[in-house]
Amino acid sequence: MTTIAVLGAGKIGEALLSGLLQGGRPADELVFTEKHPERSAALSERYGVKGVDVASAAQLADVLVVAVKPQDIEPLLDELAPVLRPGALIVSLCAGLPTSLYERRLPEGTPVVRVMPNTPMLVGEAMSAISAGRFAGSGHLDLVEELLGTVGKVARVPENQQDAVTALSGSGPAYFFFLVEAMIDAGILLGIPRELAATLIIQSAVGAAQMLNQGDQHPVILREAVTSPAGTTIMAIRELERHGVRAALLAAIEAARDRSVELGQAHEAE
Ligand SMILES: NC(=O)C1=CN([C@@H]2O[C@H](COP(=O)(O)OP(=O)(O)OC[C@H]3O[C@@H](n4cnc5c(N)ncnc54)[C@H](OP(=O)(O)O)[C@@H]3O)[C@@H](O)[C@H]2O)C=CC1
Ligand SMILES: O=C(O)[C@@H]1CCC=N1
Repeated sequence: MTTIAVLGAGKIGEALLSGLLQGGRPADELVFTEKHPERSAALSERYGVKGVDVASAAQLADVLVVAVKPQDIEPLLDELAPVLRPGALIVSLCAGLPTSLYERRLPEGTPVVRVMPNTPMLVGEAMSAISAGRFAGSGHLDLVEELLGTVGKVARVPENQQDAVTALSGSGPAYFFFLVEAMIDAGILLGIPRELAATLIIQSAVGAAQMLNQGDQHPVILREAVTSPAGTTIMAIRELERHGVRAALLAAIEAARDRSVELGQAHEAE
């Protein structure tokens, strides 16, 4: 039995708890820590999982999943360092934070695996990228891969790619939600009732995602199949290109990557 503690049960911490439970992990193998007693009580009631303090989590758990905002990491590490059990595995979900930060601040030899997941974990469709720190071996990576494999897909990446991964798949769902939101607004502009516009667009997104997921045809081929000569789609594509949507995406994802690097650098001197 591997006990897992989620430190910081916010959006992604809750998604992980919920996903692991849906994936069949028993509630008594999970605990979480949360700053606010009301939220802690609500989560315990919703999931049947115990809320504990950091010292108890460190005593109980074999795997401690850090899911606080990168800006909140320092006080958590101060609290964790004196109570961490030798051999406990740290799994960091925090954007930007390198494994070396944990290795510097926690007892010598603490194994750390850095992970960039995303919120579709809530529906068992996460994309998680994992990287081993200095003291994490292949057994630790196997354990994390198995754990996250119950809530979606897992890829092993070198740690120096994690900032780019964060910009692509960590933040990625937000770009799709943004696009869907804008397309529903376009429906409103064209006089379609909001509920119908939402159904039309969301089902188009689901269908397109399933076609992409089959993986046998490149996105360009799939788009070309929708784009008839002198038809409607090419008129829209011309407008997307004229407004620089492709360039905007490249710049946006590069900015997200830069922010991830910056979040890590904020802790370099500490
Ligand atoms: N949201 C996402 O899509 C993704 C997020 N991540 C990463 O996951 C981490 C969490 O993000 P997200 O879930 O969005 O953020 P949230 O703010 O929703 O969750 C963090 C939670 O941790 C609590 N917290 C802060 N400090 C402590 C502490 N010392 N002990 C216990 N709980 C604490 C916060 O309480 P309070 O609000 O009171 O401060 C909050 O409830 C971040 O590092 C982010 O980079 C990674 C991939 C995707
Ligand atoms: O916006 C953020 O910083 C976090 C990391 C990836 C997704 N959400």
